[in-house]
Amino acid sequence: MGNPKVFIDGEAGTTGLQIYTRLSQRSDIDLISIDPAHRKDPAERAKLLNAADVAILCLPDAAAREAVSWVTQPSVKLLDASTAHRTADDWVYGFPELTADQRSKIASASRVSNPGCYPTGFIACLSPLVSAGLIPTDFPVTVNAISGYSGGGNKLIDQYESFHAEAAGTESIQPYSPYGLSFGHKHVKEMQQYTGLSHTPVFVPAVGDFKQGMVVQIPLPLWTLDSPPTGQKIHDTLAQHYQAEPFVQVAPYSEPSVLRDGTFLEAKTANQTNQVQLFVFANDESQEALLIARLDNLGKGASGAAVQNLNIMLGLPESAGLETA
Ligand SMILES: NC(=O)C1=CN([C@@H]2O[C@H](COP(=O)(O)OP(=O)(O)OC[C@H]3O[C@@H](n4cnc5c(N)ncnc54)[C@H](OP(=O)(O)O)[C@@H]3O)[C@@H](O)[C@H]2O)C=CC1
Ligand SMILES: CC(=O)N[C@@H](CCC(=O)OP(=O)(O)O)C(=O)O
Repeated sequence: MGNPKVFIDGEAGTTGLQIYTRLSQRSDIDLISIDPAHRKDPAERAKLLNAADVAILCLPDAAAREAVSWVTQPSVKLLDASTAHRTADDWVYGFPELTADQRSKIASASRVSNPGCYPTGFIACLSPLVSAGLIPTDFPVTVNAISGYSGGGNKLIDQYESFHAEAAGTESIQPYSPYGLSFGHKHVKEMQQYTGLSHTPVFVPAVGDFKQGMVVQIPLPLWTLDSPPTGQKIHDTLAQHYQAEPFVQVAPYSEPSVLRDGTFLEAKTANQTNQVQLFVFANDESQEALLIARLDNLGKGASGAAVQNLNIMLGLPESAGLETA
């Protein structure tokens, strides 16, 4: 038996290209590539989708749905990086660290959805705490986050790069811009579903004037609870849950040395890795806490997670092609 064949539909996009780069260096996978002149040709894409062992969809949602409808070969497994199937019942959510049996569900699935970048940080922080009963399911959760502009794909990258060209030598670049201000961002359903919350969180994303990197912050007003957990308890619950996980790190509790100058939590420190780094800061006297996840939106937030899921789906070593910390 030869190597498994993998086709990336959307190979020229931001996520597709990063997956391609990671996989092209591997000798245990054969990549099937589309002729760039035909990259949007339905017949050519359908042919390659059905010729793969696993096809990875790195497309806008509508194009991903269409691609799925073209797969007629039952042996083809699909891994979708878009939002299209993340909350669908007949797809398995590709966050292996979610629960003890999620990895084996991914391994045996023929349809796997790759998590969103912001939801990866959010779910990593909150899901174990809700499962352990430390945060009640009806807690009114808010989440503030900032992403590098590559989170918006090629269009936002081009937009920021033209801002940079126009603004050269002036002060006119906007460093921090909240968006999604009409609510109902495409990620909130996914955030709710995989944490078990009874309501969607209030999600305030922002884009920053840096290409890559992401920080997801969840403030917890613990004084609203009858028996608030201590910061240490929150930390230890997360540390225990992720103890054996190579791609989720829980930083030491309220540790200033993880901050620049003991003060600033930087957004880009996890870049070029498949790591999501979790931080717990708390004050037991005032009964408030802050959970923070830091990740590379294009790493564990997209292409790194896709390679990790692909490895699991193909029965290859999970860390193949990925650096562990
Ligand atoms: N960027 C990020 O941080 C993350 C992105 N994702 C998800 O990954 C998916 C891809 O996003 P991203 O890589 O950022 O976006 P990009 O816009 O950078 O890439 C999308 C690619 O798909 C191509 N494409 C669009 N429509 C079709 C079509 N009908 N047939 C074939 N190719 C098509 C685009 O070509 P063209 O540009 O010519 O239209 C482009 O090359 C999205 O669903 C996004 O939600 C997931 C996690 C994080
Ligand atoms: C900065 C920016 O625009 N970010 C995108 C999120 C990235 C993305 O496309 O979402 P997935 O991670 O689910 O694929 C947004 O808010 O729509």
